Amino acid sequence: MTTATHAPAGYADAARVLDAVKVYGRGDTEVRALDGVSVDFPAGRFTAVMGPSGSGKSTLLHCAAGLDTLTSGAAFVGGTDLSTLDDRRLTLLRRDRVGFVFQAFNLLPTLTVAENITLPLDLAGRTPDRARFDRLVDTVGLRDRLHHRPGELSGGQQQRVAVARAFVGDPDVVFADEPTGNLDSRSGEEVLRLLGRTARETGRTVVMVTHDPVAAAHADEVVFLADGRLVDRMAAPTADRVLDRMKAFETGTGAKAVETDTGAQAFETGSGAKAFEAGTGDSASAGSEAGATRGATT
Ligand SMILES: Nc1ncnc2c1ncn2[C@@H]1O[C@H](COP(=O)(O)OP(=O)(O)OP(=O)(O)O)[C@@H](O)[C@H]1O
Repeated sequence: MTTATHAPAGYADAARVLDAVKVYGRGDTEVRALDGVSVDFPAGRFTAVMGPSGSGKSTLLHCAAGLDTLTSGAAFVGGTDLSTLDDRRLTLLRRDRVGFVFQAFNLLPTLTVAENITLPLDLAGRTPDRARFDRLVDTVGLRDRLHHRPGELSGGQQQRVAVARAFVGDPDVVFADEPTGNLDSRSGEEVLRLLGRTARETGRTVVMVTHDPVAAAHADEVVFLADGRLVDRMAAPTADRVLDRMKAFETGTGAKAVETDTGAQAFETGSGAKAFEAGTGDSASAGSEAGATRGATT
């Protein structure tokens, strides 16, 4: 196992899954999305999850983050076995110990940039640490946009707000599902650098699902899934090496992977939005109320 650089609460892994099995549907329509995956996400590291379309990447991320439950096996955030938590405690864990960045930025349009960033803390009734907030705002380069609303920002700027929001509560782990999927390559590159830099500067852990070898090359390590199984890990990845590894998958399943790609994108957008609701849990409506209140006072 890899040695952790920043272990939360004495655990070397910020998150991990053990013998994870996830089965969707039954009988003829049964899909085994995860087929016995064990993988650790070391604390303080940036890990990318790659694999062909349909290999189980998003399912792994959602189950590891407590957005979905496993059919069997276990998922841990730090030392907490998620299966031991009831819905309320799971919602609290997601709110207090996990950050999320999705392909769709999921910002609240009525809130300013500053309010969107501090939303998870506001919902938790926590006061933002001013110095930490300031550091994050400077890291993501949004100081001159703090009083703007998301609709006044570019896609890249909106995703930078989402990155700041994910880190503001000092979570054990930030899960990112295709965070650059809606961005042009330049904005995507900025967001990836930012994810890596923020993870390093805050000592936090990032787990990112991506289709893109260039994106994966920003991570400290890449884990590869195929057919719901962990098939490889690559430390210090480069885009070329990741691409070569992916080509090996395509040799076996190339046509199928290309064919299913568009449908999978549509699926992902839907699950991203659902996951965000689940991520904020009962707080989504509170968020709207907060927005309405603030909107009235600004
Ligand atoms: N809610 C669901 N109901 C039924 N099947 C599902 C559901 N979610 C995912 N699946 C199936 O589980 C398998 C793994 O899906 P998943 O989205 O995790 O793969 P992925 O590697 O993230 O794919 P992509 O790269 O195309 O986004 C796929 O066959 C998918 O169709």
